[in-house]
Amino acid sequence: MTHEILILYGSQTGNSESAAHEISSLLPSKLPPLLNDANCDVKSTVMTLDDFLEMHHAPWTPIVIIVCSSYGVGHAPLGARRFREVCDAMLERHGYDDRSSTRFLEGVQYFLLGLGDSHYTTFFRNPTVMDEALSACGALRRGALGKADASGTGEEEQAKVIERWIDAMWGDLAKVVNELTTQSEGQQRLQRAQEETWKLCLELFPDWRPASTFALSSMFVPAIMVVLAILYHLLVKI
Ligand SMILES: Cc1cc2nc3c(=O)[nH]c(=O)nc-3n(C[C@H](O)[C@H](O)[C@H](O)COP(=O)(O)O)c2cc1C
Repeated sequence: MTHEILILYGSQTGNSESAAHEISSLLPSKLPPLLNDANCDVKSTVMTLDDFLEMHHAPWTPIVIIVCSSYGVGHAPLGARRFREVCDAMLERHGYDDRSSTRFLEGVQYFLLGLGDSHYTTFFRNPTVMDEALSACGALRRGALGKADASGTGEEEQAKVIERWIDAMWGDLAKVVNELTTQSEGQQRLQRAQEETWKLCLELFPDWRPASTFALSSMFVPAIMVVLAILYHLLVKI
């Protein structure tokens, strides 16, 4: 069995991005020895949070690792702006509402490593909003919320906090992967999570298209070209 794990990041100056790639490069050596099933294979894909939303066909996975900083005045950094808009909308509509219909992200489990700088009054605002929005909609955070402060010193230096968080994550991640192998209803829940998120994207972003439309439109141009080529061929023969 192969487990796909998405590693998603938003990063203005590259710190979160390099942490995301580090997690991905360590994954094949760190995770398999901790899994119950020796034949279990793990694969990861790294992309920005916005690419995940905008590459509508990106496959959803039950485990997501998110690494993201704060930028501007508690805003999202590059690669996470649309994702943050989706999070704001989730909180506005579903925050603190416990009805099961609003918990459409049930079945999604996430790890979150946030980066920020405590010199800012809006310290850690963006990762906090993401964490609150995802859990308000039913996603389950696993492991500790990573809080890597660019102004941290000594043992709290940002790079050290990032390394410690990554080191501590493998055990929790293995636990989640081991649990998943015994669950079967996961696929249905993931599909619902994806569909409801797409509905939100359609409302929020006028240029956004769901996967089927995207696939159709991307097939439309080549199909027209093939028809034109056949017509041209026929006309030349006449
Ligand atoms: C212009 C600017 C604005 C920032 N705004 C915030 C902020 O509002 N809150 C916060 O916690 N950190 C803020 N930071 C700090 C960054 O989040 C921190 O430097 C982080 O390590 C950057 O990670 P990245 O390279 O992945 O974007 C800001 C940094 C800069 C340069």
